[in-house]
Amino acid sequence: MTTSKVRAWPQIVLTGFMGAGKTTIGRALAAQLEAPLFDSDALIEDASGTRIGDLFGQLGEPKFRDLEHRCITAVAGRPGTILALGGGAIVCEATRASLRNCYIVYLEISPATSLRRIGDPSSRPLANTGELTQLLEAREPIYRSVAQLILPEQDEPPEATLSRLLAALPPVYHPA
Ligand SMILES: Nc1ncnc2c1ncn2[C@@H]1O[C@H](COP(=O)(O)OP(=O)(O)OP(=O)(O)O)[C@@H](O)[C@H]1O
Ligand SMILES: O=C(O)C1=C[C@@H](O)[C@@H](O)[C@H](O)C1
Ligand SMILES: [Mg+2]
Repeated sequence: MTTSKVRAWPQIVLTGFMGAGKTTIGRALAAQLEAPLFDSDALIEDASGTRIGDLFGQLGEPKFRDLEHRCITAVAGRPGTILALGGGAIVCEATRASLRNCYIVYLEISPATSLRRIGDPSSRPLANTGELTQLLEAREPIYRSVAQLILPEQDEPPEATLSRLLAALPPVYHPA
């Protein structure tokens, strides 16, 4: 007889600034927990048929946030899954409300590391403004206020960050 895995744990949501590693760590975590991954930027690109870098400019931020909210709400709260957010998704109050039953992890990152990791800023429109530090300072209290778990930045490869995250997750996320 085969037994199917019961996926009762609350959805893990990764939030944090651009380049914090939400997508990278989300993929690795999904592989480790053998769980489906949603990435809100990818969902938006699929829904619109347009790259984020172009879409942001075409729509402007308010309309982009509306679309982002709809894409996130469609998958928010699904037990046993992982959701990597876009860096600014959490600034939208309605999006925060959609995530109220999730386990939210804030991946911290400094402005300097963010800039270094982003590399080509054309894919992240807001990285072009030259006001990265102010933007991060403005968002920091929001990231912090929604998070059940805050993972401080360390100079390490993604595999090491994944290990720290796995060790810090509550027992419900640990395989029996
Ligand atoms: N410890 C680490 N954790 C995560 N990513 C790391 C780490 N060290 C280096 N990186 C690199 O930093 C980059 C993180 O980019 P990633 O797209 O995952 O960020 P993001 O948080 O999803 O950004 P965005 O908000 O734009 O979606 C990747 O190129 C990854 O290889
Ligand atoms: O920090 C932000 O506001 C953004 C981050 C990216 O993930 C994308 O969602 C988009 O470039 C906006
Ligand atoms: Mg990402």
